[in-house]
Amino acid sequence: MTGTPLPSPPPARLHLSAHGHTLPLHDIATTRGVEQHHMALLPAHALMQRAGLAVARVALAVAPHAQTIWIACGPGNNGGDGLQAGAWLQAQGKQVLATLLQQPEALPADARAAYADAVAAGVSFVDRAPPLLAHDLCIDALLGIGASRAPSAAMQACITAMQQVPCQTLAVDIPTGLHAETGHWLEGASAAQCVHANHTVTLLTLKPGLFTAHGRDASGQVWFDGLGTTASPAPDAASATAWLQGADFKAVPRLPESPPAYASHKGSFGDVCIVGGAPGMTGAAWLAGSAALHVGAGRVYVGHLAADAGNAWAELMPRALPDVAALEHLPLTSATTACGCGGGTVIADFLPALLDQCPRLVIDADGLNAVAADAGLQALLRKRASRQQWTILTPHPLEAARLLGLGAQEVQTDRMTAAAALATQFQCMVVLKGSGSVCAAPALHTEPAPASSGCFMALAEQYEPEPVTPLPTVHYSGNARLATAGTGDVLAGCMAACWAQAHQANPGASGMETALHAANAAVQLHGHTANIWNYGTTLTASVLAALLPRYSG
Ligand SMILES: NC(=O)C1=CN([C@@H]2O[C@H](COP(=O)(O)OP(=O)(O)OC[C@H]3O[C@@H](n4cnc5c(N)ncnc54)[C@H](O)[C@@H]3O)[C@@H](O)[C@H]2O)[C@@H](O)CC1
Ligand SMILES: Nc1ncnc2c1ncn2[C@@H]1O[C@H](COP(=O)(O)OP(=O)(O)O)[C@@H](O)[C@H]1O
Ligand SMILES: [K+]
Repeated sequence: MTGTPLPSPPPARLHLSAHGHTLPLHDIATTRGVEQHHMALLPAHALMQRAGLAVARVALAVAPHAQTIWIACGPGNNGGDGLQAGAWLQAQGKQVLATLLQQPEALPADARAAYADAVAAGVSFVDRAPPLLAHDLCIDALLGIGASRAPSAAMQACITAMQQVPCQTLAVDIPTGLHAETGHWLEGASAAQCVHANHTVTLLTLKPGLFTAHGRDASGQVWFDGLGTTASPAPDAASATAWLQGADFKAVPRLPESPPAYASHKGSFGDVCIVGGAPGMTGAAWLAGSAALHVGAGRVYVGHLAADAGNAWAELMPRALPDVAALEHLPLTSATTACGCGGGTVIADFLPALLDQCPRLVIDADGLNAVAADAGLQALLRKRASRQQWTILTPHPLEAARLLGLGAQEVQTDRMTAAAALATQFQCMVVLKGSGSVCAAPALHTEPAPASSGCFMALAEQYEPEPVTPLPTVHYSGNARLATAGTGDVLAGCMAACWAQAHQANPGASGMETALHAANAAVQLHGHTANIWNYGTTLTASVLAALLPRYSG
């Protein structure tokens, strides 16, 4: 094979930072199904040959000047992908050195064939990482979706070596040590037992774990290769287990392609009320109000719980809330409300009225803590959906943990499950914040057919559709520039403003679907603003609020 040019045409590839659309994510079981289906359609070993080729192509793209390439190969088919890539790369004139953590005869059949290809191509086998230079490359083919436990000692030695090499690391399918579905470390493992790759080329499907929790840090730049599989079942929307909302916010929500109608007035863009800002935390309410203003809400009222809250923005309408009765000074029954930003413990007194009156309510921060601590508030919250009142909860992991009665670490261990559990428990939209924010919805009940006569009523009852739970969305936008105080308050205000405008534009739309749209749109606007911020300076929450683009959806 030495010197053989790589075959063309290339399989479909995707470099995710350049891609902004909503993409399907697939769990391990679905990925296995896709793999089995295509293996059955292709000649023996063909799928792994394609996988090896895909890895080799990305290796050549990201490290074109590498002379030595070290490939750490595990005992399964992930190792086989690495061996097959090694065969291709050796054929391109690279010096490929592989460490294989399995007796060749004990490898699975495809990987055994890949080993034979690697030997035939002239790949050398070594016990440990060779000396590497900065422009060389290291490939992590230790574990893929078959990872089932913390890495063994021999594997750990390779992982540690990969953490110390002076060159880039390319992970095959998923960085070893990361769980493909949750983005958390493998059970019983820690950051020290995970490869931190510069690039990951993921095969057949995009895995959710690459994009949330530790996934973004461990995976680096993600590349996708579908291995030329087009026949059904393609790794498509129908078999997706979650969505990845891409980084480019032109995808969702829509950019304001045309200016508002000339005859618009401030009532055309929805009213937002903020309720929060207890003593010592007044800034939180102003930040939420400022965000709502900048995202384009028509009128923004800030109900502040502190006696002397000042006024950060002339455009915001302050209303002092010395007691619950003062809520009558806010248009709660028509506006969209965000509550809890800097709410302190006093927000608990206001929540029964807010839960009762607000048709659209975002509950954030201390509002969530109050609900977590009070079974009565939880009961009121749960009732809202049945009364056609809609709620979005915006917990960070600790707030989510309090609501679920878990530890924050348990929430982070499986963020998608935690978000979905909260959505079901409280019949709310849930945005679990943090790296790779997760938006989860409860089951959506479609309207039953109108029942006119006895006969039709019987049919309608018989065929009433099953409630459908939308797939969770993992957000690709956003980064650690958001890890500063107050950015969560900004998100809450932004979300209320998106929701107010979405409702104003289409008041007849299903309440939960509008909530779902608003939650995703707000996370996208917020994350996008952080993505385009200059790394050199701190993105404060006030600046973030003022930079948020206008919503148009
Ligand atoms: N068969 C094929 O043709 C294809 C395979 N693919 C690759 O195959 C991978 C899945 O292969 P496998 O199912 O063999 O799984 P893996 O190769 O991910 O790992 C399974 C093997 O690792 C061992 N193992 C698991 N956890 C371990 C630990 N902590 N320490 C040491 N050993 C551990 C298991 O006992 C088993 O031998 C995918 O991630 C992908 O890279 C894909 O490229 C598609 C094509
Ligand atoms: N490392 C990160 N990557 C992506 N987003 C982040 C990161 N850190 C924080 N964020 C985002 O910033 C916001 C912080 O919210 P929160 O924790 O409630 O902060 P605060 O209470 O100070 O306002 C959330 O939207 C969260 O998703
Ligand atoms: K790997």
